Amino acid sequence: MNTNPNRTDLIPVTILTGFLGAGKTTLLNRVLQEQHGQKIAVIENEFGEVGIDNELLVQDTEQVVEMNNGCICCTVRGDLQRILLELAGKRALGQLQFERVIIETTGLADPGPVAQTFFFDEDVQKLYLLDAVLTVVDAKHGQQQLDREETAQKQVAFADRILLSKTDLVSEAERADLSHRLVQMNPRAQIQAVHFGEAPLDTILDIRGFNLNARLDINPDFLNPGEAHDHHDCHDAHCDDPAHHHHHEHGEHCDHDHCEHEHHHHHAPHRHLDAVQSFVFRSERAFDMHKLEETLSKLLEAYGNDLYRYKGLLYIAKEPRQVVFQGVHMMMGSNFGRRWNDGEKKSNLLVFIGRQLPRELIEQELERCLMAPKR
Ligand SMILES: Nc1nc2c(ncn2[C@@H]2O[C@H](COP(=O)(O)OP(=O)(O)OP(=O)(O)O)[C@@H](O)[C@H]2O)c(=O)[nH]1
Repeated sequence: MNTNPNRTDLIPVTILTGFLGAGKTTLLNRVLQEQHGQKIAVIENEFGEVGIDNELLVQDTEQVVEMNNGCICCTVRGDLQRILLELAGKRALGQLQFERVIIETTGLADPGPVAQTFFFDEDVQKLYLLDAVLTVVDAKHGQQQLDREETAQKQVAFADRILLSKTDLVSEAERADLSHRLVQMNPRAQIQAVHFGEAPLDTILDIRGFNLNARLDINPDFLNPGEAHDHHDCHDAHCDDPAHHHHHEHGEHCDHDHCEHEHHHHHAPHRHLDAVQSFVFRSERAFDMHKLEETLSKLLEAYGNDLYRYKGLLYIAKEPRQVVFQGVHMMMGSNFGRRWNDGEKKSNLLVFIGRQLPRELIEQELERCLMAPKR
């Protein structure tokens, strides 16, 4: 096993994780746009889950896009190990240039299986070094996510560094409370605030923080391939493989005296991931903007708590531009996208991810906001 962090010929890899809507993409976009002189290959890891982004972007094939600062972004569906080997192969042939890799996992992903890839596959080990797992935690919604979602807990437990987003939306006291909880859950990881993804590169790259021993404390099955390998599809809301659900990391580090209080205070009883569902709403009829706004705010009021993430590309009546909207719980925002092209088939695509959402009701409510069909 290659765990020697001093090997310099290996390509460093950073895993960027964090619950739905935490701010991973915001951070990555900054990294990809900044002129930092480093060539970074980003792998957007969709791994066949209920990905919001792949629904929205509807990509059938893998894409490699080059940014103006030389970074490349590669959206993949499927096997991480294969992609890593392909990228390294192209790099060796001089077809692609990059010095490091960042993997962005989707919000419902347990980072464990992604990290495991760097220890199971001999070919991957010869080429890559896992630098660190970075976990973005939403200062506004983090407490609630940690109360309710084991995946959010795992993401924190796995972190080598925790990046606290959206601190602008909370009070100093709320922020301190959350930080305190995070330290209890994972005393190893340093916590650092990132405002809209602003993080100096040297605080997120080359941390050399991934320490196998710490990982083994968290999860003794980490190195047992039979048990825990190949879970790339297990973010699936309906996954019922018990192997994916049996760890309760948040208690692992709690040998602190004051810890009982913490747990009593914050940790609601566990509920399993199988209640997380997603659905897509599509229509080729335009929305009436006014009705839609009213309906969405009503729906958010009623179900915002259970709505973890929603995004949409909207076709609005009498509006020549696309409208992109997205939100996390009750915080929604929208902006104009590109103009619809002449002759382009206009349509609406909305994706909702949440817990026990009243899908039919939401669909009916949205239907009511559509313009009457053209005759
Ligand atoms: N107020 C505030 N909003 C933020 C901050 N960082 C990100 N956001 C907003 O949070 C929302 C979600 O951010 P994303 O970067 O898309 O989150 P993500 O983790 O990539 O989300 P998914 O992968 O789609 O689940 C967006 O509307 C961002 O503009 C921040 O520091 N402050």
